[in-house]
Amino acid sequence: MSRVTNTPEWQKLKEYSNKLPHMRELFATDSARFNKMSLKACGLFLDYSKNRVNDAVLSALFGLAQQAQLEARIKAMFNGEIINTTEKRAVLHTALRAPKGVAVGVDGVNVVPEVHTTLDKIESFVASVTSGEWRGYTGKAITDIVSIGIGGSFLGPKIVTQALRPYWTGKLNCHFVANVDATSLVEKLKLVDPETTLFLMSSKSFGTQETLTNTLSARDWFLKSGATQADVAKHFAAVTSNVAKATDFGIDEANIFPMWDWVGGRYSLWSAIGLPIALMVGMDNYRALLAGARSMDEHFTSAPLAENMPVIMGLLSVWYGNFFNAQSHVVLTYDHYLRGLPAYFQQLDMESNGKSVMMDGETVDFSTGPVIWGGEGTNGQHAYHQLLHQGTALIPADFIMPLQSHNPLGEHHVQLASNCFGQTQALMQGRTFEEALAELAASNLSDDEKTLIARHKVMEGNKPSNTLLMDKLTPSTLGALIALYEHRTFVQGVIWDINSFDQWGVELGKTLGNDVLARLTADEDASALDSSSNALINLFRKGQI
Ligand SMILES: O=P(O)(O)OC[C@H]1O[C@](O)(CO)[C@@H](O)[C@@H]1O
Repeated sequence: MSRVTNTPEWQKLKEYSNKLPHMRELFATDSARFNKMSLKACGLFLDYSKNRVNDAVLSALFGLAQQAQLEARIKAMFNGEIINTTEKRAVLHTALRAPKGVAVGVDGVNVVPEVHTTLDKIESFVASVTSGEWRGYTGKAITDIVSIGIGGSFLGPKIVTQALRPYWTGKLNCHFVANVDATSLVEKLKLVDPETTLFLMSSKSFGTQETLTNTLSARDWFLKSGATQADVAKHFAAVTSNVAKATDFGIDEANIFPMWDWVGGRYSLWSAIGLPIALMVGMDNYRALLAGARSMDEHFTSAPLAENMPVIMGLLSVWYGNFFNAQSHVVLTYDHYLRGLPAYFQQLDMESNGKSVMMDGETVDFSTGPVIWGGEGTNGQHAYHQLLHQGTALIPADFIMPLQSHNPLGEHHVQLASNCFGQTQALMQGRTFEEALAELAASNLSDDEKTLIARHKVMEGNKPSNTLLMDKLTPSTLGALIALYEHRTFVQGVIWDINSFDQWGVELGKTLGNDVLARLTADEDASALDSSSNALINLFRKGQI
């Protein structure tokens, strides 16, 4: 057994997991359950009472956190210690939202001043572009931004820009290009005018194949439209930690925004990677987003474990993954503006905790990151909720909903809320055979038919869910919500003693992809590869099956 599983707390939790009463009983025997298992922080409200926990389980979970020295690990991260040990880097996306007066050191250098210098540079860039002061090569103001990036250099800006649609200033249109599939770029270029378009190339490494290829093609398109190489500086800007490569590419150094190696890609929307957000919602709202995340940072670093929202959510995920073998976790956003959030949390969590080796290189003897998936409610109720209710898999769910809509219209919001709350109730209480039979009593089915149908209508229930509410979806509550999930992800990584901040698993695919590319472009013989890869390459060469 590993040092993670070979602890009294772990063994205690294993014992508890087999003895817990059904949640129906837990609610029936404790009228104060909701009050005890709900809390408010940073404009968010968390109801975690519909979980398979009681006081003893929660206490053992907090014991697990103490055993893992969670509080010390939180301090180490916020203080800029080298916790990403395989890349020898600090992990300081939290420094990106630190106020000016706060000092955070990396290798003895306070990084906060440079963070704010960059924020000021972003602010003047946003003002220049949105005011019309920034002119294209034919003297026209910019109307469209095309953001080119992938992974953390794409999903954060895209999802947050989408979520904050009510806050768009209306000055610009924004388009996102990520996939190397030319369709992704070509379809966007059909929508824009080269004379009034600004391309924003976002790549921390300035070495990601998809982003480089898309940017080169965008530049070709721009030059073919009649512009010259000298005009590139007026229509291309970059966000990168590799300034030399960006200037070699032809981007004016004045239009290059820095990134730092202590910011992981999937944690980077708070850096200049978030430029598309600021361009669309304005700098005040972008700063409010940062401030919301900062409030969650302060909560995370100061609240006692038992009143700490990211800690509670992270521990509950460990509880289901490691003691009930839950292989996935679903995020259900009951708000159309938040429809992209599950995909963002998927990248955040799965690229962080999809690991199988602990910090010291020992292979884990327990499950780590679950599959994160989800979508918007109520749509999911007509797609996959059937499996959540009556499938064989245990899939813990997070329901996220603002109490007030940006678009109050008739009965819409009250119906959305009743669906959201009704789903969490149904998942928890289920439907017994007796209840199902009683529902069929008045039907004209035979007794045997009633018994059979009742069997099919039984729902086990006892399916756990968290409900996260906010008054309204604003830059501040969105910032707090995203930071909550960042820290929830970190909590799990600490319990499992894994490195949540590297991503070696994505390197092999890139390397082999480049090898296949070389064979395809050089028409090289691929027979040395496995028969499948060899045959697929040959089929691609033929262009037909
Ligand atoms: O910003 P870059 O360096 O182009 O990398 C893009 C993405 O690729 C990854 O390195 C691997 O998916 C992500 O972590 C990152 O967000």
